[in-house]
Amino acid sequence: MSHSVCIATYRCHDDKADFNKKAQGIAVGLTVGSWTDLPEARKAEMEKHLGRVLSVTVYEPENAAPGERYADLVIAYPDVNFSRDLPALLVTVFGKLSMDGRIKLLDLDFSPAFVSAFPGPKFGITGVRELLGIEQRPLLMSIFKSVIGHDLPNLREQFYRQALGGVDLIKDDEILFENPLTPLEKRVEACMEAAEQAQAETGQKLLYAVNLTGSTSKLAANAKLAIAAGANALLFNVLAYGYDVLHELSSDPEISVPIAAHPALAGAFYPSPHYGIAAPLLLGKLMRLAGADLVLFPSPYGSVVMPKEENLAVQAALIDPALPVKASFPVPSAGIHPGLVPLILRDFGQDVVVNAGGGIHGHPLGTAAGGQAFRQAITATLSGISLPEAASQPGNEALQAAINSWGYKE
Ligand SMILES: CSCCC(=O)C(=O)COP(=O)(O)O
Repeated sequence: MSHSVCIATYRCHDDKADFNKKAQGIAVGLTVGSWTDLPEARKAEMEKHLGRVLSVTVYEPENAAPGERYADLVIAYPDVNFSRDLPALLVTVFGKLSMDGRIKLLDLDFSPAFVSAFPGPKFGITGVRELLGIEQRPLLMSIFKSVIGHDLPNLREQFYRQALGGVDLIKDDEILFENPLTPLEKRVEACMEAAEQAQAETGQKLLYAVNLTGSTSKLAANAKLAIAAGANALLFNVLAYGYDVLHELSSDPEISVPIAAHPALAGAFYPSPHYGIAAPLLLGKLMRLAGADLVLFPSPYGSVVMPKEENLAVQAALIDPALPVKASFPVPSAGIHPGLVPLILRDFGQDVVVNAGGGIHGHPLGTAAGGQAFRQAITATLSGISLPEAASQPGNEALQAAINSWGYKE
């Protein structure tokens, strides 16, 4: 094919459809509108805009039960049809189509020309590691819990307790918005003060991802206010605002801190086999292209479960060397406790952020012990020691208490 194109892969479920015809209809309908009726001279002019069906693979088991028949359709869209931004690409390939029957967008392959418009994550895995001064081990992030209705001294104390546990990052709860009790700049000041106090005791650096909220037109200004107040990371609810907003923020040279993407709303897009956008694209490739340095997603182990195969595909998209931007840190989350650390490290390796809220604050010996239990579990797993064996060693009482509470899996 001579023109530069982006390629979309769809899964289409239909008990009776002629999938080749369906694919042809999409390729033409989402590009030039109609083709066979065009006069030859017009066809020559429009050819460079025409979508092309690259393949149609039909899955039609014998005696297929109703609902089982589907096909994967691969269609190329000429770059000349859309501007180099994600809203234009997404509306082209899955705008109206997302509402047209049982069809799910599985993947997008971007042309080099399209990708060249995206600097990607400013920090990525290597940059976040450099900021923290941690070369190899998995990172540990703690989530503020119970934040609404709390004042600054209370939040500061919660922060301090989390930091004392030896966590590398602390993130706001995604439901903490601008409010009179803990306004953005004051919150950052209070928490960074607590971070310094804890660092004096633990010797450990720490990133605080403060939730960047407000109307879209004020986000960049709010981010800069937070940074001026001392924020060294941001949390962002990407899907509520759109990928392009993340792209704008991450490519702003004055927003010089890592951005952690929260997956809030993702469940409205990926879980159905029939509709929406597949998780590896939604939470992997698109988040990374738009510039997320860290991406949270539901793990296969905890309370909000995403199947393991899908989870590992999200991770693969976040680190795939074929995409010429920095790799984003995978952050499998939700319902994580210290007893799950061996599974997380086995499945994700060392370039992972172990992330917990309830698994830290709910520790029977308190929040600081929650962080310590995770660190002890990480150290043990990296040394090839089982959690029960590590927990029985002197100094690892926090891990022992965590295992007594939540159990462990290996
Ligand atoms: C569904 S991924 C986002 C995880 C998250 O933000 C969170 O608050 C998880 O908290 P938990 O107490 O389950 O660790």
